[in-house]
Amino acid sequence: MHISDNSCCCSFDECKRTSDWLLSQTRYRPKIAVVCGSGLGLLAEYLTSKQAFRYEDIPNFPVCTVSGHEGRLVFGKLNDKSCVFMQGRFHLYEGYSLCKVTFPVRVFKLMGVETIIVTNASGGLCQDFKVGDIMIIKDHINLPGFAGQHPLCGPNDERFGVRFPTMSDAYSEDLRKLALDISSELGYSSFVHEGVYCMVCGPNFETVAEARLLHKLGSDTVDYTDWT
Ligand SMILES: O=P(O)(O)O[C@@H]1C[C@H](O)[C@@H](CO)O1
Ligand code: HPA
Repeated sequence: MHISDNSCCCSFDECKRTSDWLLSQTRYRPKIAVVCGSGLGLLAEYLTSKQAFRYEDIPNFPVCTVSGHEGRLVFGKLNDKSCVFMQGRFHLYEGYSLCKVTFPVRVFKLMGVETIIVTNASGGLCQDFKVGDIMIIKDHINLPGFAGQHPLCGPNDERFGVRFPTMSDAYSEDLRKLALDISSELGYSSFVHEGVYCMVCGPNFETVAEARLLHKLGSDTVDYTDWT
């Protein structure tokens, strides 16, 4: 079968249009992006000299439909480093295609971002975790990906990356170590862990049997997101 439909909403040209628009509107050239999960938008308040854009004002950008996701892209400085924060993300269960869900990540790449920090409010599966604990993701299980729901399905544009990306080191070992070292210095080790994150589609929370299964498969947390 020859797939000729290349009209994906996150084609290189579409992403470039959004990236060029943002670069024309801000003097910031961030190398670091932070995606704020549910209820975590306040993280962006740590930025100084902020410049914010509402998602609905950014060409091609999806809009947030879930509470706890404000829907703003905030540029600014953190310890003198230019950063961009997403105050709100997009989920498959909102009805967005995975192409749209991951659209901001492609835009960030075209803007020059090199490091992305994703945060989310996920469900704990590991018996040792307590509500409110923090888990640093060391690896993930992309469950919908096993069933063909994968953001990299479709024609591959090498300008974004290779057709068959390696995933054995998806989460930077250096950054994970840094996060754990700083947690230890701050005396936070009792509630900061490392673990495996499992993506599911949502929007229902898992049944008890599903949660048990995901834990047996090796997941420590479960959530509906971290495609972004
Ligand atoms: O965006 P995140 O992953 O933080 O949001 C999670 C998933 C659902 O949107 C919501 C459910 O509580 O939190
Ligand atoms: N399951 C999936 N996603 C979630 C959960 C959960 O228990 N809690 C927050 N996001």
